[in-house]
Amino acid sequence: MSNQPFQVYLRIKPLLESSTETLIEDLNDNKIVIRKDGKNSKSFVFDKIFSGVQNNEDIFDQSLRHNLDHFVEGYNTTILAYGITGSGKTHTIFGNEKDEGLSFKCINYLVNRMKYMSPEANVQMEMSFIEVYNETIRDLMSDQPKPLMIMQDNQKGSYIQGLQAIKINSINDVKEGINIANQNRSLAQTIYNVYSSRSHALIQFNLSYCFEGQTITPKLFIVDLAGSERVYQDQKSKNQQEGSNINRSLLALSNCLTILSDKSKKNQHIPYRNSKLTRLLQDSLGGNTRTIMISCIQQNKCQYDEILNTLQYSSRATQIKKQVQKSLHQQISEEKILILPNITDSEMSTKQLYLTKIYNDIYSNIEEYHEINNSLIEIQNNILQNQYQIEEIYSMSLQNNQNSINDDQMYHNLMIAQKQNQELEQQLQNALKVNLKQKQLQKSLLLQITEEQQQYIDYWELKYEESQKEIQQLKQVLQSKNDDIQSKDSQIQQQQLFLDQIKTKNPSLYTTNNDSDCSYPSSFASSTSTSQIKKKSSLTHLNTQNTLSQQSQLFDMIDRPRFSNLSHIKQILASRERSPVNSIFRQSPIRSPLRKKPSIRNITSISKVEQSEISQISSIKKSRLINDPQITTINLYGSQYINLIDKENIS
Ligand SMILES: Nc1ncnc2c1ncn2[C@@H]1O[C@H](COP(=O)(O)OP(=O)(O)OP(=O)(O)O)[C@@H](O)[C@H]1O
Repeated sequence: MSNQPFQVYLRIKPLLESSTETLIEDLNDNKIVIRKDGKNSKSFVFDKIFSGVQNNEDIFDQSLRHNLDHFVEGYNTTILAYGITGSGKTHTIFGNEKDEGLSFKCINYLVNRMKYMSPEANVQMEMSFIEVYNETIRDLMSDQPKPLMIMQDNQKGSYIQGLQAIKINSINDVKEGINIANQNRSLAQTIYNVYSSRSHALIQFNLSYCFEGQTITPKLFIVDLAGSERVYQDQKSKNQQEGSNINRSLLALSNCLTILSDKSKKNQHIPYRNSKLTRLLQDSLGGNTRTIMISCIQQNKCQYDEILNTLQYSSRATQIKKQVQKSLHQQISEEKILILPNITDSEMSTKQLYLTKIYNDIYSNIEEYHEINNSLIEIQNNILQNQYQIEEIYSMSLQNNQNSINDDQMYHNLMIAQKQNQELEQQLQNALKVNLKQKQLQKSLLLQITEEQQQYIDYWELKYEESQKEIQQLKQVLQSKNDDIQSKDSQIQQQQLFLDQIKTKNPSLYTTNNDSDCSYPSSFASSTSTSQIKKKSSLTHLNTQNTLSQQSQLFDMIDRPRFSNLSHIKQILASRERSPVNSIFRQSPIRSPLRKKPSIRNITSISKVEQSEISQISSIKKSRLINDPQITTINLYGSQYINLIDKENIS
């Protein structure tokens, strides 16, 4: 027992003549193998296969009963009988005196279920019966079967305008309704020369009840389809396929089934609107409906090709996958409410969905518009035909002027034809009104979409402006940084120049010409902080007896970024060998330039040469240097080293 939303069952008609040969090679509960002489065996799998021995009761029990329980819970349900002429579709749906058909069994079951529902549920069930023939929908419950149109409504969804429905309280109401429909069907057949194998019969049951504050409104369609062999015939002859309306519906149905069942065509448009039948069954095939397809086949070898076609189509339908939800009355209105908040990135996907929905709405409206136009042409043709009929009757009545009985009959026919003409004209007027409404709706939808797109454009324009501003600001920052770099470069050049000048004037103050530290005065060498550099350089300059203005100028220059950037100095000197002196005195890892010239910086030379220099330092500096210098010496590798440590900077 399958519980899938799309179930396909196979019913095999028993061989009624014992002389005929069966094409079934193998058969079990859900697999059938058929074979024709000279051809390979072909096997097909279905949800369940009913062989010739099982009757309608068995089929109802095993394929429909559980689905009807779902229907009562609120799921739209459609039962389709599919197959070639004479395969047993009508027998399955309507049955006979000995074997009651599935439609009666379903209603019987539902009516019994209704009895057990509480009065508060306010259960109501209605039944309609329509026929689709040659792309015309006729209401078989009406005394005067006339063409009807499918309309679209925001609240109701798609519906058949002017379709009559009878209330059902008992199974007798159903039997009576179906009798009326069958009588009207046979009347229509005589008038329009329809054969059952070329028309589709659809019974629609609308159930409605209240449950937990919600109105549940599921629909049940029971469909006896026209003989499917027409499809294959039409497919064989392309001219016929395009031009003929004999069974455009079935061709459209098989096209829809093909797309729905093909995973690779998942996003492809499904042409439900290509026929009245597929439009009516749109929800049953791909939409929010549980669908039970009962494919009927004969088993005569002589019908191999047609049976094979039915099996292929039906087994393809087993591939249809869909999800269904309960049919609540509020669902339609909820779907319509789509608010447009301000656009943000995270909401883009919602926007895309909304746009897709609008496009789909427009698409379906355009299709509907064409459909209404086709209906208009159809009605106009009917009016014309009636006009001819009236003229014909009138000319005949003139010819048979003498015959009063004929006259009366002719007059009567004339009146009927005129009345029909008037009704058709009325329908034409209505259709024109609907057409106009559709046009207006399309226009408003197009305006809506333009508005939506404008919002997107505005949003991105705003974003663009903001980005432009940001770029501008960044450019300005970049420019100022470049200017800064340029000014610092020029300062460095000036410093370099100035230091070169000093170096040229006082070469003795610099440790060595080969050392890359030559640009620094010797007393800088073991200092790492800017202030140390500053102070020691001042000492050096005092030693060279420069003027005070020159000293201050030098202070200014040395205080410039090149020297203030400690990491820059470290970077230049990092690769150098770590001075043992510095290691010991825990100073910066700068190799002391003194090492290169131990003779200049040994303790003896300090006492002799530098002592006199120190004596020339201004009184403040002097006191600081004399009273509070820390002069430390160390003997390493046979040389005396001196290191001047300024306490202020060490702390
Ligand atoms: N399972 C069955 N057991 C016995 N008789 C059957 C069975 N199926 C069909 N028949 C008989 O076969 C004949 C043709 O069946 P039916 O009218 O149901 O075919 P159909 O597919 O509806 O054809 P059409 O498309 O012309 O309406 C009928 O006389 C019917 O009683």
